[in-house]
Amino acid sequence: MNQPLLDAVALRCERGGRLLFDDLSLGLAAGESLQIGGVNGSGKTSLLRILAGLLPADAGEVRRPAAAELLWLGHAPGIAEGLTALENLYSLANLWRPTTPAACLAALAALGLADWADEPCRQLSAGQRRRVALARLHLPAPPRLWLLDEPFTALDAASCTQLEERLRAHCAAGGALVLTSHRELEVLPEGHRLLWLDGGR
Ligand SMILES: Nc1ncnc2c1ncn2[C@@H]1O[C@H](COP(=O)(O)OP(=O)(O)OP(=O)(O)O)[C@@H](O)[C@H]1O
Repeated sequence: MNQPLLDAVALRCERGGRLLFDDLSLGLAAGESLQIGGVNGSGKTSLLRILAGLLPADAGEVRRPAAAELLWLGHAPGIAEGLTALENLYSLANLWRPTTPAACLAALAALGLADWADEPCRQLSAGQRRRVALARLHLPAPPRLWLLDEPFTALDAASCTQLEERLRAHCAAGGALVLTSHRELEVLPEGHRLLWLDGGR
């Protein structure tokens, strides 16, 4: 049996007096991916934050095996404007594992950002900042479980395709991921599932 990396049982979430979801259970094993869809305000980000342990559920439980390190990518790219692209990636990457500047530079180069590595991020476009944040996905030995909130935001078509390919490769290598997105993925990882949030139903 595939190793479970995430197990959520009977989750309930109310925000601002509205029920977003109730009795929601899901599991994710190595190699699997789950896309959370739904209209604006349906609770996609809330669910992802609960799965990441960043927001308490009103009921239910989220279990992650201790060995399953987590990579969180929020809706905003979380980039410090005063730091360079390389400094940003280096500090983000070292949150979960000691990483070298050379590895960070190679990850930036993989996303076409080599020439921007030493530029302060305030001088980068929205899409370039997003790519700096996404460069974490291209570092060696990343965490096995990825939780990604609208990772395609601000990306051009080629960057979207590259990200889809990276997601598929991660799952093929035994990782797992949950992402929120309005996008219909073209390069589906094997075992990809869609969860549609629909007003607490
Ligand atoms: N900090 C908060 N306090 C109270 N209510 C909140 C808070 N954050 C979000 N909400 C409410 O929770 C609901 C779900 O928000 P959430 O961000 O999870 O939706 P979403 O599906 O990710 O939306 P979008 O597609 O617009 O990103 C919304 O009605 C929103 O107003």
